[in-house]
Amino acid sequence: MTQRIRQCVESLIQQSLKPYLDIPLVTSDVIKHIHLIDGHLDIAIEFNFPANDIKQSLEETVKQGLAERSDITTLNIVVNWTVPTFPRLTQIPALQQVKNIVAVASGKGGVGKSTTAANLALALAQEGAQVGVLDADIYGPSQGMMLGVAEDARPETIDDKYFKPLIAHNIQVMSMAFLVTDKTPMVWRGPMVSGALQQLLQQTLWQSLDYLIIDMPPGTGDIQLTLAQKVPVTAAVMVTTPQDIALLDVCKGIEMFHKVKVPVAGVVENMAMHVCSQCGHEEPIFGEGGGAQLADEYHVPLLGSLPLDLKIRQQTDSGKPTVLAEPDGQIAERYRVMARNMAVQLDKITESMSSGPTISIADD
Ligand SMILES: Nc1ncnc2c1ncn2[C@@H]1O[C@H](COP(=O)(O)OP(=O)(O)OP(=O)(O)O)[C@@H](O)[C@H]1O
Repeated sequence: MTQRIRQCVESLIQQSLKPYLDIPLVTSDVIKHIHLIDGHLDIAIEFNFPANDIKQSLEETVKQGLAERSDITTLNIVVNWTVPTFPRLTQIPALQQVKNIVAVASGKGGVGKSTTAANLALALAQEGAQVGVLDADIYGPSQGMMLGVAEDARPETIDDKYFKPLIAHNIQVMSMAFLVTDKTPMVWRGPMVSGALQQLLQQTLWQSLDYLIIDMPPGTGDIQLTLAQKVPVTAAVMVTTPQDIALLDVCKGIEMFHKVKVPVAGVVENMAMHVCSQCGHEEPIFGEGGGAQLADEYHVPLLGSLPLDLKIRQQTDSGKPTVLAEPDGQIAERYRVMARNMAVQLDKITESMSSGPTISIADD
């Protein structure tokens, strides 16, 4: 009997997850226990990604789905989530207060990497995770501005050695831009960049982070390679626009991360479709399907596809990214689905890393 109820709960979970997630989950893995004793059904479900939104709707869906069953008189369902520290292939020591580091990178500049990183961080935080952002884009640090940090805000120093990250919209933020002023411009050279960023990463007092999102400098040169080699990154997310040239550059990015044993969690296609603010007409002005094709070629999922929309620019550039400015809108939902896809994918890629090759011997 419990077996039949279990199957029913599994399909209710599938049904409930559909609007929230594109990447399929093995539902049997998330059911921690399911017991039916004397008509009382006890169910415990646990996700390994932040799932506050899912939690509420899933509890409702399961309760409604089982309401008609005569063999269940009372039902207790608990849906929880905890983000674990996912394994890495590299031997770089982990940061004590940071469970997982996700590098948001792009093959070339101006594709919307920082916008994606800011909305990704906010979407994860909205789902309940503890999130930090490190702006490593030293050539055009924009996270402070995008996350609405006051221009003159400076991190507090502790013992002349550590920085307390600034807090913006419930996110811990650190950027080289907080430490220099317009009057002290810096001429960055490769070794300086990676040295300074490593220091910034290690000397910031991050507090119990589930995810630290690093907004990487654009491109795939020596600086990016050194960063990827020296920072304990769990996975990378590649942001691209659908033009051929941007896609070509993103291939180089994926290959770079492969070279330094950092798995790529997926690709985000930005400015995929232009939606006319006057008539709503949709036009793929930078081409169509490029992100999906690329994801297919490199066997990485397409985590999300965002439109080219004036509102995204206006909201993000004024310090209140779309996920915050219009949380109930379609675009914010796209960002949240992208964030959940990424979070689920961290488990999938690290699982496939640890499984290794298997040998099977067939019977004749
Ligand atoms: N989907 C979008 N629709 C409209 N405008 C966007 C979109 N994504 C990003 N933008 C805007 O495009 C500009 C560049 O975006 P962003 O700074 O995120 O790009 P980037 O790839 O990080 O650039 P850089 O190479 O300078 O680091 C910003 O003004 C941003 O608001």
